[in-house]
Amino acid sequence: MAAAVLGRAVAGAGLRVRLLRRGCAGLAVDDTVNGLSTEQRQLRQTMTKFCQEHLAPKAQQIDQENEFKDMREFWKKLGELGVLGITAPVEYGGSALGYLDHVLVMEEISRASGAVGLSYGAHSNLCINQLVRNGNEAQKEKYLPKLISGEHIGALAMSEPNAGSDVVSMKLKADKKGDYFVLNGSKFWITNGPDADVLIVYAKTDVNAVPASRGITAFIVERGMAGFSTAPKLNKLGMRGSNTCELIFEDCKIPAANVLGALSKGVYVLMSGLDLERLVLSGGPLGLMQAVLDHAIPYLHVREAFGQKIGHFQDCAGVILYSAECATQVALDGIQCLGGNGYINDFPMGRFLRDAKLYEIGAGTSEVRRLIIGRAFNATFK
Ligand SMILES: Cc1cc2nc3c(=O)[nH]c(=O)nc-3n(C[C@H](O)[C@H](O)[C@H](O)COP(=O)(O)OP(=O)(O)OC[C@H]3O[C@@H](n4cnc5c(N)ncnc54)[C@H](O)[C@@H]3O)c2cc1C
Repeated sequence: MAAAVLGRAVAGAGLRVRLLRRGCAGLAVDDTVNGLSTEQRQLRQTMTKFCQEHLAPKAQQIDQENEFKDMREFWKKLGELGVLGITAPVEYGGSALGYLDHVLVMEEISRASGAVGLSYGAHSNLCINQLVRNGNEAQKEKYLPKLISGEHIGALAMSEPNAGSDVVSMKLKADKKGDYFVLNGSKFWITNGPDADVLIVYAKTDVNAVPASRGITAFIVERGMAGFSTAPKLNKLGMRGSNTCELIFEDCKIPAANVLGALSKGVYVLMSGLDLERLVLSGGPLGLMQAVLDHAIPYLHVREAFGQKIGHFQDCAGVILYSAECATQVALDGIQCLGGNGYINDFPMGRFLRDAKLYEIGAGTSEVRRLIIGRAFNATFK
């Protein structure tokens, strides 16, 4: 459908292919302006080239099929590039680089595919970096090398159906039984949940602790541990192909050796990790914005209307089209009000957003309306 519309919108199939190809090449980013070091500029260039060649051409298909079939092979390639364990020490196979480097990689993967960028962030920061920061020697030796090489996929689980923003009200329970903890309950919205081999999971080891945040402990869970299972992946509005699901724990036995950090002090692991998660994931929206430019700017310099390239219009763009643009924003706010539920297609918020957007395009685009309003506005000054 989208292809058919684009096909009609431009002057022919050849032109359409050219536009798509140009969009995929990725515009050059001037990192001298951004103050990056020579090594960081090289890292950006390597990642741009790699992601635009190996990932961007698959991004539409990943979104449409809600599945990244080549995820495991792609992860191994990321491992060979050294970007999965980008902040991990060299002795475990890591690259021992900093968080700015991590943001750059997050940005370039997200620029090629927002969904794969999100899965990368969950793997490299939420899982690997938390193990690096909180794991003991035995845990790091056991889990890091395969996560860093891309042989294993990682995830982190703190949210529950009734504990999202108020995450410390989590209910997943962990009871000590000899050398094991027995976990009962569930986690929800877990990125990479359907694929992960190693998961960091927060649970309550002291349900009576006051305040509630004091009774949380972090655990390392492996796929295949008895009593651990995953529900089918969620049908999300976006980030399709970055698999998200519920994790289910039914008398799941986790060895005491898999406690990550101190017992009942998991809130420190969680909160300090969240700070760094916010920092690294900020590269995601940057990459998405860059992707919009990669596709929009070449288009504006090819597509013609009224006898000239449409990129040459826009002189009168100061007046906004109030109701159409408000409708889109209100729909976005509606998604935000529902939190994670606003992001899955069981609720109507995503449909409101997609429908509202049409009114910025149909019956004259926002740009053409601006042109008309601008002409009328200028006429009063003649
Ligand atoms: C695609 C996706 C991937 C995710 N991946 C992971 C993951 O890998 N691991 C993981 O643990 N979790 C993950 N999450 C869960 C995510 O962290 C939660 O969805 C998020 O914390 C919001 O929680 P909620 O959905 O329960 O919304 P709620 O907490 O129910 O929020 C609903 C609305 O109430 C507002 N609200 C709540 N409290 C306040 C307040 N005090 N002040 C003002 N407004 C407030 C919120 O801002 C929001 O607008 C993921 C979610 C999604 C959608």
